[in-house]
Amino acid sequence: MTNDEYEYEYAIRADGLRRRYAGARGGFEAVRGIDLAVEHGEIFALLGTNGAGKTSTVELLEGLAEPSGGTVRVLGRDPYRQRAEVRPRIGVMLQEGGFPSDLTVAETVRMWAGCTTGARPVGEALELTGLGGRAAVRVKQLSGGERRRLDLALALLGRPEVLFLDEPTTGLDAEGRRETWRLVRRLREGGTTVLLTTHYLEEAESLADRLAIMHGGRIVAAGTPAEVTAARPARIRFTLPEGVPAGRLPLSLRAASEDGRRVEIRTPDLQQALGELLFWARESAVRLEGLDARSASLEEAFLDIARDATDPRDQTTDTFGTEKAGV
Ligand SMILES: Nc1ncnc2c1ncn2[C@@H]1O[C@H](COP(=O)(O)OP(=O)(O)OP(=O)(O)O)[C@@H](O)[C@H]1O
Repeated sequence: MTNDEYEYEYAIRADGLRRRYAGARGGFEAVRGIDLAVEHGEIFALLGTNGAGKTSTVELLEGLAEPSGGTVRVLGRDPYRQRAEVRPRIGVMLQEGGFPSDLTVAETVRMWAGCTTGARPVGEALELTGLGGRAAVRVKQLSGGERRRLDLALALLGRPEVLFLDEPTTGLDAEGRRETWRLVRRLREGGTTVLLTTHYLEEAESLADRLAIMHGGRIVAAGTPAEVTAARPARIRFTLPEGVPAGRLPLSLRAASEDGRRVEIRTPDLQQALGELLFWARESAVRLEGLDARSASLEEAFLDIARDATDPRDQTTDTFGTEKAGV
């Protein structure tokens, strides 16, 4: 098996990827050694705190910028150096698509179709993105959400094998967001690989087969949504009756935090801890008010990461990236 064949096993593959922006004192390294392997036909979400380096990474994967270190392969090719081969096979939806706003929606799509090999019919692209009824409207008159959908229509015009979506649902209302999710799932069913960045954890949880959370230019957690949350402790909350101090709880359940009578227990084994708690409560004839037990959500996992996070600009910008993010 040659290197290219090996890398073509994955739709997208990055190894030790780095991106440094030029500037004073050696510039700023926004991407600090990222490894990614996205399978064909998978929806992969890149999450992160603001300034984590998502867009900087996606631009490298799209071939819009040259890495300062490491390698990228998209469909087995280098998207920067072999751009002519890769570009016709990928679709790119940037955070802000810039196109002439005096044209109508249909004219805009037609213009792009003219520069795209094997483009979908204009009507099909508009129907797919729910813009069928807006074909004759000038782009400048579209709402922010409709512009996002137009960006998406342009990105999928060439029936891409790999689709890059940078915050595809920012500015959409709840229904618009769900429509976009349905469309992305349909594209996956048709075999398209989708890599998206998002600020909406619900979006990643509901859409992504796998995801990676970035912070400070590194991937600090990765896996299926279930795997990423499984590594986080579950939480039990309740209020003890007056006159029952938290110190009376069994040793294994001593509260992680306690605020008067309100108690929060964090545990890696929710079933066991909850069983012990309920057994103790029955034996001690204690009523647990407002009892609430839940597994960690992706949102909690993310917030934990953000909480532990320090400002990446405060960290050393060493090229070797030896410092560890706090996760
Ligand atoms: N052209 C540039 N020159 C210098 N620094 C840059 C440049 N573009 C981005 N950065 C810095 O690189 C870091 C990562 O930015 P990037 O836009 O990739 O993050 P992001 O995760 O996409 O953020 P957001 O969620 O806010 O869009 C930030 O600290 C940003 O200020």
